[in-house]
Amino acid sequence: MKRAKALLLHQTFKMDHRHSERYTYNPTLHWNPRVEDYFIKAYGAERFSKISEALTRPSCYSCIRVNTLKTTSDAIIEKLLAILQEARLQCDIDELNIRSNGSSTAMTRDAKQGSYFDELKCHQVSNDCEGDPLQFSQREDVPNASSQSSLITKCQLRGLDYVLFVKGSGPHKMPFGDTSSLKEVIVSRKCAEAVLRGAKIFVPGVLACSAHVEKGDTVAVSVAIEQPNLDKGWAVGITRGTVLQGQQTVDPQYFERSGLYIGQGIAMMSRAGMFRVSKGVAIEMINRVFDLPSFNDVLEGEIFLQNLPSIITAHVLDPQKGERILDMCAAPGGKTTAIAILMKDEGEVVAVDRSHNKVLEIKKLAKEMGLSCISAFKLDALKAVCRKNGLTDSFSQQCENGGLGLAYKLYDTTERMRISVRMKLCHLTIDAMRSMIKLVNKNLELMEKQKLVSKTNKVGVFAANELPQVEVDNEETNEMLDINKWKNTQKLKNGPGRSQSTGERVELSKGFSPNSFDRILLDAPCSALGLRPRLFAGEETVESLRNHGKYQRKMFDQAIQLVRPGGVIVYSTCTINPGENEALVRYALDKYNFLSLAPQIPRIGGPGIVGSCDSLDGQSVKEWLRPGEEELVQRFDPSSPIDTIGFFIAKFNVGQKDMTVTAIH
Ligand SMILES: C[S@@+](CC[C@H](N)C(=O)[O-])C[C@H]1O[C@@H](n2cnc3c(N)ncnc32)[C@H](O)[C@@H]1O
Repeated sequence: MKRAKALLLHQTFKMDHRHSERYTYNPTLHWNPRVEDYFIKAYGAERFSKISEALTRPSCYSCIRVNTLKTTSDAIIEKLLAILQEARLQCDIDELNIRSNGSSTAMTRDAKQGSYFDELKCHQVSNDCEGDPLQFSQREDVPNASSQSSLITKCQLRGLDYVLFVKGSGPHKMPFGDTSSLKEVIVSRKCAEAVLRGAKIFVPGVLACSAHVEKGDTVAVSVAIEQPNLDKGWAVGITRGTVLQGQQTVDPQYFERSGLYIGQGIAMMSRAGMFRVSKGVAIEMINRVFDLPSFNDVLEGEIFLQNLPSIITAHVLDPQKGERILDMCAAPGGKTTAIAILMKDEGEVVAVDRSHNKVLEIKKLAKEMGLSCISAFKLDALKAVCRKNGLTDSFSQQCENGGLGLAYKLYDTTERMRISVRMKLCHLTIDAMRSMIKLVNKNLELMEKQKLVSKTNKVGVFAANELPQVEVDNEETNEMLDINKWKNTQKLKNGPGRSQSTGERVELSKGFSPNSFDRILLDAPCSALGLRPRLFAGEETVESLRNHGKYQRKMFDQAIQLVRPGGVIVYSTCTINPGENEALVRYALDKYNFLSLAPQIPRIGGPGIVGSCDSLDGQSVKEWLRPGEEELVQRFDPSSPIDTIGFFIAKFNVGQKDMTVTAIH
């Protein structure tokens, strides 16, 4: 009898416990089992478990880079505080409106205690966040922050006072009240990751909703995450439009969303509306498990939301006024613009990316920030080295203004003009120009003789701003020869060119001459396993991780050719995978004996990983760093008190290139 009573008590306790755990945010990050084993070997089980846990949370602060060419940190702090005050007032008005529209379930302000706006009211930060992003400012080499307790603080690292931290708070308990009549929505993982960073819930992000949800109803918001599947893959076991039944006995998704509640919001439309319309805000969040102010689309051109390690990367590159810098994987342009600002917009920052639309984003950002030293091009960084002579070298290597130009046309055998070339050549003396023209004309005659073309017109030399207008026979040629830039600078008589229309084109680059850059940033595409918050990591396999490594090494080989002797290469990734970080450093140092690791300033990340592991294909041993090298790289551990994304930075000094490279397999 006693035993039965004890068992009953125990079970009641377990159920209560489970019930209180149910409406929390306590996700477990799922990994591919082989990848998980590999990381446990690299980090040790305890450290990897902390990293894994940290990845599921957002940083407890937002980091803002101020465009010091346009404004000051103090001016921005004032503007941001005003914006936050206004948002708070708006929040109060919205709440009143919702209440007066008759929603009995709308949140009261009391229930929102501990929220971001309440902190703003007293201008004090919440202590909820476990990490202290400013802890590194307590170091001896850094002056102490004087205003650590205010909502927005300047970074105290020397030279980085243009970086502002806006503190958030969390994790907060959700005041769901009586959960027996709880109305709920489930959102997709991607949507939830954005919501945890401060976004709203838009219609496409909603997967499921309780029956009878009407506009103005308060709903609990949880997330659907991929689960292991029968065929050993991963799948989200929920189809869009599902009606949530709510009760344990009849709701198939009941257990799946346990511990995955990200907040509480107000429905901006009925359940029917959420699955009928294709866009718009579905849920306005009123209580978030993590409260981070979202400054998207505010103070455009004056500020840029950027992770601290990315800002540090631009500093580590240490670009100097007047230098020629290449950003090899540049979109959306966060680091490109940081570099240009450090150079006071003097010099040349060449930003390339393989994606056309992303290059447009770089151009837009550079324009918004008022930076004219940036030129952006579409280019596959794996083919970034152009070995041909200056004639085929891309326009990207020519500066915008002044200089001389040359023009010629080639016609095919049907006398249709195939190619028209107009080039602006800078930094050439008249004599150098004459010899170049001689050479081109000789080649054109040769091509005519060999009947490769039916006729050519002779090359002419013009002052760059007087180059003749040339009709271009088709868009392909137009793109091939990168002449959109000319169209922009020299208005066509026949009306606006494509670059003025909505379908804007970007310039293609055919690559750059060897040794033509002072410094190169290779912010490589990677597995991104350091990005936060992340709710699922099972998509990366050992094979995909291995492929990232191969891709990065090929890009690095291009960077080596493009940087001048005496120059600098900075390599960075946003992944925790040593196979894409320390292994790349080992490859670089072993293959190119003229490279050396350079000290980094500032250095707030931790040391790199020394040692080796079985390679991901299990057939060899992959070496990482050797003793002594670990302090020369920076590794940002997401579980460290600095509370950043997972990130890695290595800086290489480039010596005299003797080009005797060691074969690395
Ligand atoms: C890590 S993101 C770069 C972020 C950027 N540096 C910033 O700070 O804003 C990597 C970029 O590499 C680009 N990329 C991937 N493969 C590429 C290639 N072969 N050539 C050029 N860009 C590439 C992607 O389009 C993506 O924009």
